[in-house]
This record gives sequence, C-alpha cells and structure tokens, in this order.
Amino acid sequence: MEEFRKEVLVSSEEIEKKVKELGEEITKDYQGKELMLVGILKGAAIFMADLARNIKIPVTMDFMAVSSYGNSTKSSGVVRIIKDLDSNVEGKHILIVEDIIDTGLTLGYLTDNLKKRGASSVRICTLLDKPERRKVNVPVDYRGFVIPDEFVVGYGIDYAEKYRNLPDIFSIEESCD
Ligand SMILES: O=P(O)(O)OC[C@H]1O[C@H](OP(=O)(O)OP(=O)(O)O)[C@H](O)[C@@H]1O
Ligand code: HPA
Ligand SMILES: [Mg+2]
Repeated sequence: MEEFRKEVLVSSEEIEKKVKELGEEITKDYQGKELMLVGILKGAAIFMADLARNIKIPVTMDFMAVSSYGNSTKSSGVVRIIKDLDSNVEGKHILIVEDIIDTGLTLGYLTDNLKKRGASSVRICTLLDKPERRKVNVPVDYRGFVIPDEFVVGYGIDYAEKYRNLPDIFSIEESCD
C-alpha cells in the first residue's frame, strides 16, 4: 500500500463482534421465514461468508455482481449487472448483503430491481454506511458501522481490485510525497 497513507478505521476484532450481533438480530427477525441472502460481489463476499455463519436459521444464498466504480474511487453513476442471480426470488424474503453504501446508487437500483421480480420483502444489510455521500435515499435495515467520508479498503473492499484480503478496514489517502 505504498502509494497511500493508510489508517485502521475498523479492526478485525470490531468487525467480528459486529457481525455476530447482526447475525443474532437477523436470526430473531426471520424466525419461521424463508430467507434468501443475496450477496453483492465482489465487495460483500467476505462479509457474506462471515454473516451467513452467524445466522442460525436455514438460509439460501445467491450472488449478484453489479459494478459502478470500475477502477476508480468515484462512482460512474451507471449501474451495470455483470452477474445475475441463479434463482427466482418470487415469494422469497430477500436480504441484500453489502459491504458498503456510499452514494446509494448501487442499492437503489438493486432494491427496485428485486422488488419488481416479485420478492415478498427486500431488506438491506450493510457492514459500512457512509451517509455523507448519499445521492439516492435507501432504507438500511441492518447496519454495521457508520463511517466518515473517506475511501476505504479491506475485508472484501477494494481499490482497483487490490486490498480485499486485508482483515481490517483501512481508510486510504493518496500521499503527498
Ligand atoms: O453506494 P454506491 O456509491 O453505489 O457504492 C457502493 C458499491 O460500490 C462498491 O462496489 P463496486 O462497484 O466497486 O464493485 P466491487 O464490489 O466488485 O468492488 C461496493 O461494494 C458497493 O457495491
Ligand atoms: O470507500 C469505498 N471504497 C471502495 N469501494 C467503494 N465503493 C463505494 N465506496 C467505496
Ligand atoms: Mg469496488
């Protein structure tokens, strides 16, 4: 990460504790319901894997890939489906699992899209929420951490496809030297 100044924003220990709490809350709320977790690739892959193991009711899991950032730190504003779900969501309770909500463009598009397919309910679980940057208002049902307006990497989240494997979440800033 030599091209950046970096700082731990959320440690792996804090993440682990929060993911457990979110899992407990989701377990309680979806008792007796058929829950389908929809992870948004690639950023949410690591969060999805940890969260799913902290949910103690049977769930199904599917994934979508939607990209608006490409290799940039700025959203292009155009949401593109790269990989669609394998399964039908009609009549299912969907919980979208995201790593981060920034402008809200990705999730605004996705919630509309899944509701139109006839899901019984569509809720959102995000590990990180950066509310200062919101352009589209999306209702967040389960939220891990509210973070300041800083570009972050780690625990699945990338900059130009790098740093997803870092166990902690870092904020990064281009260094001046
Ligand atoms: O609220 P927004 O401004 O739309 O930003 C949030 C989205 O951007 C990132 O995905 P990205 O498009 O970078 O794909 P990736 O998950 O493969 O990194 C992130 O994982 C969210 O899906
Ligand atoms: O802060 C961020 N980091 C990486 N990807 C992102 N996509 C939206 N916001 C971010
Ligand atoms: Mg990305």
